[in-house]
Amino acid sequence: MADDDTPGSFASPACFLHEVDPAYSGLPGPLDLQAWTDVNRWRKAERERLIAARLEVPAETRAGWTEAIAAGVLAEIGDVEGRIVSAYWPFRGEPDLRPFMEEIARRGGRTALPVVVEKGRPLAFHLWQAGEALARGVWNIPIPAEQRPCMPDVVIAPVVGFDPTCYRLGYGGGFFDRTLASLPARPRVIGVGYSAARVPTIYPQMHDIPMDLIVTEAGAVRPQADVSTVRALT
Ligand SMILES: Nc1nc2c(c(=O)[nH]1)N(C=O)[C@@H](CNc1ccc(C(=O)N[C@@H](CCC(=O)O)C(=O)O)cc1)CN2
Ligand SMILES: Nc1ncnc2c1ncn2[C@@H]1O[C@H](COP(=O)(O)OP(=O)(O)OP(=O)(O)O)[C@@H](O)[C@H]1O
Repeated sequence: MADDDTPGSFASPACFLHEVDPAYSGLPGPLDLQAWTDVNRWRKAERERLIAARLEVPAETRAGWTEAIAAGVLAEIGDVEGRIVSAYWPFRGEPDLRPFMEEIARRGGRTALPVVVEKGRPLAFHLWQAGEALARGVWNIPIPAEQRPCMPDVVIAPVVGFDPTCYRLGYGGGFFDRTLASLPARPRVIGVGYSAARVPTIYPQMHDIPMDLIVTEAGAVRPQADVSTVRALT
């Protein structure tokens, strides 16, 4: 076959993905890839900074903030009779909401803990209340010993960082984003953290799902209306 007979491209390429807008395919394109690498690097450094900063705050100070956070969340969720609220087993200086879980049970609600089933997979939620047995899960995170899967009405997600549009920075496993994307019905999702965890933006990506609100010791943060929306309304 002569050289000039060689087609420049195939009439029917095996894969059209290179012609599709990267945003449509859900995959990062070449330009996005660089941006995503930069965002990941920034997120990693920011996580370390924010976790170190909160661990430097004396435990008693954090405990005081936590009481305010628990009261704020209780006020937000209102009547919990017959509802399931998922919280978490605290680590790395997160607000300790275990007393809050007891309060939910006193008010007639049920409580649950998130369970890492496997890295890269959505979380499961299992019923658990104070006094019940725990087992060691992935990364040694305590999980309910007895498996009682449930679908929470309210999910409390601890934040490492958050921004004014209620996007959450976590520990980098992508667990809450994956979980919220996979649930058949979206629960109410409340981020909790200290106000010092606020950053101007977490550089939200396609996979990031914002919280419905974030409760800190200084009050609740709701997603601010986009500036263009405000302009359109005025
Ligand atoms: N208290 C609490 N429980 C929780 C969460 C949480 O944020 N807080 N989670 C919310 O999602 C899930 C656990 N998420 C986690 C995500 C990453 C790591 C972690 O240690 N990551 C390693 C890196 C691991 C890797 O790269 O493979 C690290 O940070 O060093 C731990 C927990 C479920 N339980
Ligand atoms: N719905 C999803 N499907 C596939 N991958 C996802 C999804 N959500 C997140 N990820 C991936 O998970 C990784 C970590 O995401 P991200 O930086 O948002 O974690 P995080 O929210 O801080 O972590 P966590 O929720 O575990 O505390 C990213 O590589 C991201 O692409």
